[in-house]
Amino acid sequence: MPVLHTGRRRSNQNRSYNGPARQGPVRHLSVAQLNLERVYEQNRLNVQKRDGANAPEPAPGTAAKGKPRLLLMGQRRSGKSSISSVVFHKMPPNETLFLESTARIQKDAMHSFMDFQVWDFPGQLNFMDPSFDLDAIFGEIGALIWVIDAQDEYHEAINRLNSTILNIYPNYPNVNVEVFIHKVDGLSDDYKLDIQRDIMQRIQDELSDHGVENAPINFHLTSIYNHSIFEAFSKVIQKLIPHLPTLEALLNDLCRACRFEKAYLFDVLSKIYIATDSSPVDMPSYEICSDYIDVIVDVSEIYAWPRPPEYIQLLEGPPWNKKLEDQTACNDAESCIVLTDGKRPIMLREVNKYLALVAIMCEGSYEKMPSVTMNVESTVKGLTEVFNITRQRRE
Ligand SMILES: Nc1nc2c(ncn2[C@@H]2O[C@H](COP(=O)(O)OP(=O)(O)OP(=O)(O)O)[C@@H](O)[C@H]2O)c(=O)[nH]1
Repeated sequence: MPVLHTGRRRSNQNRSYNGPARQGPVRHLSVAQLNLERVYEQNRLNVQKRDGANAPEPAPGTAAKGKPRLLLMGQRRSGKSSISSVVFHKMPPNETLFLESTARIQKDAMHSFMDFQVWDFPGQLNFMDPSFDLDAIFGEIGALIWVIDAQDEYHEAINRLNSTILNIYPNYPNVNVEVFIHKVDGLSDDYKLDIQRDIMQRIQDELSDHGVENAPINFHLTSIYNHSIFEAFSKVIQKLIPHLPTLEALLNDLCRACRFEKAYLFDVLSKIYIATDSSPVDMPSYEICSDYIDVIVDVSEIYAWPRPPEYIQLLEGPPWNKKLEDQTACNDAESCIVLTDGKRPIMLREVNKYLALVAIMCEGSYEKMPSVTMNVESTVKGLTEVFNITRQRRE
């Protein structure tokens, strides 16, 4: 069960461990494709320099030409480092209380089903200062995530966000701006929505006063103390996946064939879902699927420990006389349990060393397990093919 090992969580005993280093490239291109993309990108940048507003869209999956970059920006103590630590380094949320203020830009390279970078900017940094090379910061950006502390006075944060957008928009009109209205834990639902409405209004008013209409800005209510931060990151990351529609179509077909209520394709380590079927995402189903991954990771830590060679020899010896791989029906992690409420089984199937398919089945699906297993197998095969097609051939 290789994937489940990579999902190992950081514990109080072992604070430094964060799972084995993830390796492997993400997007794999032929030389011809790479050259075509380069030519396209050069042309695009030339047009962008001459006439920013009419520049063509970046090629699909542009972000993949280098490593897409997620920039975390916002005021001091708004929660940027906490977000990055909780989502990508499995830090327990209450330990973020002890994080020190970031003094310089923190660049984190993430190796997963897709390689990307997370840049955490110190709140006090004014990157509009002429000494900063804006092209180096925003040139290969996947998304600009602006974190606003909802429990604090946020007018200054909005002013800075507006001036950032106004400064970068003429040269980089395709930058996705994602506003995380953060630390909403402890706020009432009505108050959260009021704050969101107020922030959206202020940003849109200011931008349209300066002639910027329909800037691509998305808003998310987030907190590190619940799943909302993972949900928000899922939406941000999904915009960077070039073959997302194909993944969604495969999950839709699976849900239709097996009458699943909801299916998610999860990145096991971060618990970000990189694709789901087209039925609406509801928080409880996401939470239960994501918690189920934790359960399987814990179980596999207990049982899937590396056995000593003598023990393996014993298992492969008489009366079986077979290699261990040939004795098991499936080498990938697979699991299915029935939840007491509603009797809806939930299933997990490993896709590759980074990804797992988790689905909530409908009541009574247990009787149809053979056909469910067959459909899940075909879907996993399809997903693997999609990733293989976009995978760079390792020479
Ligand atoms: N209640 C609550 N507190 C949070 C949340 N996220 C972060 N915090 C707290 O906010 C404080 C500041 O968090 P940091 O992550 O250091 O903030 P930062 O934006 O990186 O700050 P600088 O490095 O100074 O730019 C910490 O005490 C965190 O525990 C959240 O979702 N809810």
